Amino acid sequence: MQKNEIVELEITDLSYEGMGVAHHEGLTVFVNNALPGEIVKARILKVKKNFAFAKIEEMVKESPDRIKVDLRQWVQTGLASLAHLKYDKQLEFKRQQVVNLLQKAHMDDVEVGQTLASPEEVGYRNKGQVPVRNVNGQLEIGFFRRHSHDLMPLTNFFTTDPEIDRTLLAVRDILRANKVPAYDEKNHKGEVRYLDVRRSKATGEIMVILVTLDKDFPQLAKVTEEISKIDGVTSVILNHNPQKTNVILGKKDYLLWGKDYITDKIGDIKFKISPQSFFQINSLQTPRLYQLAIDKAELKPDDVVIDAYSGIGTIGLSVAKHVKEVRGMEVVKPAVEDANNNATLNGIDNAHYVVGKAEEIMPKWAADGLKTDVIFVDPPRKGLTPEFIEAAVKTGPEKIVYISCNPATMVRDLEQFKEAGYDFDRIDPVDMFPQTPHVEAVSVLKKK
Ligand SMILES: C[S@@+](CC[C@H](N)C(=O)[O-])C[C@H]1O[C@@H](n2cnc3c(N)ncnc32)[C@H](O)[C@@H]1O
Repeated sequence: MQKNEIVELEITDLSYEGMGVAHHEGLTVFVNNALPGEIVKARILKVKKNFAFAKIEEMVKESPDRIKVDLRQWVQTGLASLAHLKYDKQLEFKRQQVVNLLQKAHMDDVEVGQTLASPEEVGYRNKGQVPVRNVNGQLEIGFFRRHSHDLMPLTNFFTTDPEIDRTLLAVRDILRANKVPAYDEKNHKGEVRYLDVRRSKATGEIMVILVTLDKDFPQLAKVTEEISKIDGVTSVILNHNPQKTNVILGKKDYLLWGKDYITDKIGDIKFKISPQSFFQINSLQTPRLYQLAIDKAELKPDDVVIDAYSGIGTIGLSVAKHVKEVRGMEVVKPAVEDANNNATLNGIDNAHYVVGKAEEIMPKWAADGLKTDVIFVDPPRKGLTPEFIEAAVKTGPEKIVYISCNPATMVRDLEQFKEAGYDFDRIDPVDMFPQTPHVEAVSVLKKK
């Protein structure tokens, strides 16, 4: 197989990134935007030792599960790489990801629930974080083509709240009118690198964050004033990112106008959210995810509960009124300040959050003799560490409720808990990210 060769391929599977998988001349071939059951003539783009990448040149046999997508950019970028697959099949794909991982780990006896569908299939994101670049001499916002930094201009971001799209376009027009230069990655010059817009569906409040190379630039005051007049905007923030890096946000935020937070609601609890605090991006599905986790925890009034990797305290504060005490930890300091303020804001006095790495705080609590009843963990994609798991077990919880955005690390960690005397018999996938291959899942471990 050689680069640029055209080969006929039968697609047999979808990769965890949502690419069509075929086998040809002993190699696994990943075909962009192809679906299982399809036969395609594909151009080979890259050949490695054991695998190759290809793109469709001609559709020979189309899958009945394929749907027509208005803008091919949605599928071509990482924005919505499963948008061409019928929604019920997306849900099946996500469930299958979990089934495959369990099979690999020889845990076929674990039941996997049907993926809980999202109430909104498009327009569900409460946050739009988009790159700003110069394309054909004009400042554009859009999304990078997959595996590249090649910006495809967009005016409709499909998975984000349409009110966020409207705000992004208004900011783009203000930047253009004031001749603010877009960031030029190659020469590390220009000004605006990303726009980050958050909106609460519950309160309508909008936060606009300009991610910039410099802390100040000549047009900043005028641009800020104009952005502050966009309908719904309640805060304008500058995030200073002077580094040559792919990391989107810099360390420092500066309030340019309005409030330095927006307020959102989950169920009947209010949350203040700072610019760098994590907040689940699918606002309508989040309470359903938490309810699933909380129901599984079967909480009792005298329970001591841990909310690990707590963000702004969304899980702990949702359960605080039903238990004796909640303790949480989180590595981002402003998120912890938000969590403690959010407790006060909601009249909760039995929940306390501290700043630190979960894998360091949990061993300290265990060494101090803390005894717990239920531990909620909601770690980032890399999952838990052995230090965390060992310390969590030492505090003797009856149940550990694991919420994960990466079932691969979740299954790895569940195995470790099993070795440490806990058992689980079920994983429930929850669709927090329709149109993308990302899978969220919940499982509960019980002391044997
Ligand atoms: C998936 S989010 C969950 C947040 C929260 N539970 C929620 O549902 O909104 C993971 C959180 O873990 C935090 N985090 C990342 N690494 C951490 C670590 N080593 N120790 C503690 N928190 C960490 C992140 O800042 C983020 O807020």
